[in-house]
Amino acid sequence: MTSVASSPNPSTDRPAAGPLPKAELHLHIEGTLEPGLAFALARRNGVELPYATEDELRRAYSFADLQSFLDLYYALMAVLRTEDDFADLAHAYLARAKEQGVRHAEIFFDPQAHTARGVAIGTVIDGLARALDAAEETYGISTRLIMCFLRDESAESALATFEAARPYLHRITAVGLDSAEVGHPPVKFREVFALAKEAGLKCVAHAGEEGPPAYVWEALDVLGVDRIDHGVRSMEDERLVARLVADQVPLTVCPLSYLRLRVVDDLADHPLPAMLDAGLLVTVNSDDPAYFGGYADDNFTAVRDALGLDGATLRRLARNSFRASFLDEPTRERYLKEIDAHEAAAGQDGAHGA
Ligand code: HPA
Ligand SMILES: [Zn+2]
Repeated sequence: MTSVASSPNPSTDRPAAGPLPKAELHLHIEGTLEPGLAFALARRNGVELPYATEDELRRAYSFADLQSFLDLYYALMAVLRTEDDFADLAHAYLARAKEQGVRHAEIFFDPQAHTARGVAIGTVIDGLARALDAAEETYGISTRLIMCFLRDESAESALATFEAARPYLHRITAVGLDSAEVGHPPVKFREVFALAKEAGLKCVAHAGEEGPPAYVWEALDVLGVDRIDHGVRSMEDERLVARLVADQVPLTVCPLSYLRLRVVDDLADHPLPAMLDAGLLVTVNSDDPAYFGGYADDNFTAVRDALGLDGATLRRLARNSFRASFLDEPTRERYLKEIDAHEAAAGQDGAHGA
């Protein structure tokens, strides 16, 4: 991928602009485990995978719904055992993210999915932090960590996880809520989110992915979240849309995830344009890119092609990503200026990607 002003664009004789600078705000680090790395880590750790080859594993990436994806997502985590494994996983993601124009990444991890297998929470956080500490210098990407609680586990388990993470809270910017949504409303986690707030952390939650708009209301009013992850089903509730617009609550939408989890059969049916028209602060993200067929810029390209979004709309989505981030104001402004520079370098509406 070219960088700004690095090589001429034959169609315009202007410098090629490369992918739009963007922030990735909805990215599960465990969902970046590519088959090649899964097999390499399995060999390194003596873990037997129930697939003979990378191709055979890739063929298993055909999902009917969220649960069928989660089953494979948790099973493959068996290869993640040591601090080095978590560092290698994060390095692999950051290298790909750089190629996709990601300038800032707020990264989810699922500690309970590892502690349940006997991997200490410190192993997970120290491994990830080692890669993230090098991210700015090695990849030019600023990062934050978001610790998610698995909502299909108990409230007590979330509380125990938060207490186990206390020595590492200086590494963590926010807490989140993920995994199987339906039947596990946000209110179940009222207590642990209150503790996180007391400790000065930001709060986000998956809501309105498969669950109803009522879960989005609860995430806002009971948990007091700063962002909603997915939130697409909010569109079923006019009053909720009005609230999200009035408060400019960011929604981290993941188009390829929606397609691969069969919420829509065709990306052309994705409600992203209606969400933008409604005035929602929408961002585009990759969720679990190794499983859903694309990283950050792949998602931008997919919605551009399927929904006919023009360059101005893509830049609006990229600007939203920085506005919705937990960055400090000067850094946010610096990144927003990079989008202005990208627009000037692209020099034409619709120029996007390499
Ligand atoms: O898309 C998701 N939804 C809920 N939980 C998850 N955990 C990883 N990815 C997801
Ligand atoms: Zn997610």
